[in-house]
Amino acid sequence: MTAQLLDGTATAARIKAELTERVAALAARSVRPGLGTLLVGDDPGSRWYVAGKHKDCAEVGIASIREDLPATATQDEIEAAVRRLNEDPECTGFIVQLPLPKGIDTNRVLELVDPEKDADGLHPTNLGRLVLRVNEPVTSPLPCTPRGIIDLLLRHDIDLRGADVVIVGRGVTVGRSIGLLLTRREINATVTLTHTGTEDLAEHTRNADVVIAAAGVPGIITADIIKPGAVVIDVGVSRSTDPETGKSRVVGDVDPGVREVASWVSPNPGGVGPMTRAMLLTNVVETAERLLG
Ligand SMILES: Nc1nc2c(c(=O)[nH]1)N[C@@H](CN(C=O)c1ccc(C(=O)N[C@@H](CCC(=O)O)C(=O)O)cc1)CN2
Repeated sequence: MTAQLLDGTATAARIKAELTERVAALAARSVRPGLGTLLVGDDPGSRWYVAGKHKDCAEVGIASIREDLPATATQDEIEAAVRRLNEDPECTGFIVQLPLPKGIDTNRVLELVDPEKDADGLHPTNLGRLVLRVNEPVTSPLPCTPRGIIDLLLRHDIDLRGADVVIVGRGVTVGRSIGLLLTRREINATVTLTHTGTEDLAEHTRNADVVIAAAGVPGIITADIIKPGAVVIDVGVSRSTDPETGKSRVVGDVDPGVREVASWVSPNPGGVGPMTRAMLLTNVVETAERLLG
């Protein structure tokens, strides 16, 4: 068996086309969504991600607001920038690019974000709403990577109802938060969250219909621990140098051999990353739509 690919780049392009129409409909009612970014420091990766977010905004017609601070910015200066974005009427949603420099209390910064403007969907209030509202529709921003993974699966007609899903990695942006979405009543998956304290990872993954790998350990998911026909999502982002070109490249958690046993695999790059970006835009557009009631 050779797995089919869950093409995040093509799916994200379709979502952006849909969002362009929604942004035009908002413009007709005199509302323009605006994404704010707060970038602290000069890490090349973070600069590149933020530049990508603004490029995406320009593509769909969302306004861009930037707060760029030097790596020497203090906790107070960063918190003041969050307050400016909270108060800026042009900014309908914003993100704080992570990670923040060492010595900064990240949780204190994130908790200052107005939950109604939380474009990443990771504010404690918004995660709390997901915990509390299992049966009712959730109208607050959802975490982008989990939402992107589920959208990628549903848009490829992969039925998650009743599926046994094993998540590898307990980080907040993916591992801990995706279970909150997968166990909602309209999806009804059964979720197992594994982590570095799990004694026998293979025992869990071998029985899973869907494996979501977000451990950040290159190649941790190998073909011998995957059930034939399973769906495998690769969220891991590690970097290595390509021996041929000498350039830095992304290496995922999923070993290439998995494609010989799985039914569907998300490539990495080109799978979950572009979907995360598309869901950020979706959160910003939805927040602006909510402003209209
Ligand atoms: N506030 C946030 N900070 C960070 C997040 C986040 O969601 N919110 N996630 C990551 C970085 N990130 C977005 O900020 C991000 C990472 C990767 C991609 C992506 O599309 N990657 C490409 C590959 C790119 C490459 O080759 O280097 C892909 O998967 O195809 C998008 C967004 C940490 N910080």
